[in-house]
Amino acid sequence: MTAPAIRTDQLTKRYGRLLALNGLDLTVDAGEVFGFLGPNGAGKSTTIRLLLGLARPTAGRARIFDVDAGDVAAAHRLLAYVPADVSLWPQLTGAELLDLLAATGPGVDVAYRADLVARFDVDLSRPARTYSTGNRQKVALVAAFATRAPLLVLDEPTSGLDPLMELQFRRAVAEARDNGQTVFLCSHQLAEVEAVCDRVGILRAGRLVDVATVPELRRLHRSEVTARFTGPAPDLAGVPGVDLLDQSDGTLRFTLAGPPGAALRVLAAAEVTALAVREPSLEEIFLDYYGQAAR
Ligand SMILES: Nc1ncnc2c1ncn2[C@@H]1O[C@H](COP(=O)(O)OP(=O)(O)OP(=O)(O)O)[C@@H](O)[C@H]1O
Repeated sequence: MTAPAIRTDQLTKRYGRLLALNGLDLTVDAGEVFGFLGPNGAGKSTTIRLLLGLARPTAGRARIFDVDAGDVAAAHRLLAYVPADVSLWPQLTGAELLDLLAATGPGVDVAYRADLVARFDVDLSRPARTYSTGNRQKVALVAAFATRAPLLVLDEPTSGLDPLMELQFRRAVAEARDNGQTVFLCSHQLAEVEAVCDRVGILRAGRLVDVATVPELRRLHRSEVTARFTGPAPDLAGVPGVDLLDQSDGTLRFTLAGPPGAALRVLAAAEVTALAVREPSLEEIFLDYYGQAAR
């Protein structure tokens, strides 16, 4: 069996009195696209720094395909990384940068890289000092996706990209997955995570609060139900999991958490003419978690 792309055991990082990461147990399987989410200060960057060997754990350990993350020379042969804030050598042109990054990384597919340069519309002739934030990000993305590194670690990689480039990003992630590469994606762009990730992990205050597929997360959270009816309104007061949003002439809107049986029995007893159930978006699920954090 292939080793997991990432495995952390009780990974912990303290900064003085602050517990930035608290006993993280996380497994990312080889070949999956994993979204790593959480509000500001949750510990995402700290986790990435530990995975990259840029910081040492206070306790616990992190492994990249069974290589200790602290063994930087070995681990970095297995991964490519795109930071949230891309810095490039200002005097080098795009073409020189891609060659330099290719020489330091785990090997590059040059034909695929040329394809990515065209798709991400990178002007290779200009020096990096003239690049905008989005252009710097595009160079770093092209360099990472063009590698055959089994693991791609992407920290907020699309914050500076316009919607067309965002689509190119999603396509490149899908191609990486088709190639058998693993993608660890840290992002606040929840629609992006929803579109590309197989599973997501949610971090809050240094602790992992959930790991699930997006459909699983949806099932655990509130759906919004709209029922149209004739005759007397169905009486949902006191039905477990139901929160009434509003009720007007012939229409009832409520949210539903947990098993729907009890609510459906009440609706079945009324003259319901139409029923629509909307599952929550990842964004709504998140606001639920963030809301709980604030309470
Ligand atoms: N070098 C450091 N020294 C002291 N505290 C730190 C250091 N780095 C991070 N922290 C603290 O650790 C906690 C976790 O920070 P981290 O940067 O990992 O969060 P994050 O989830 O990446 O947040 P964001 O979404 O804002 O990037 C925060 O409270 C932060 O202030």
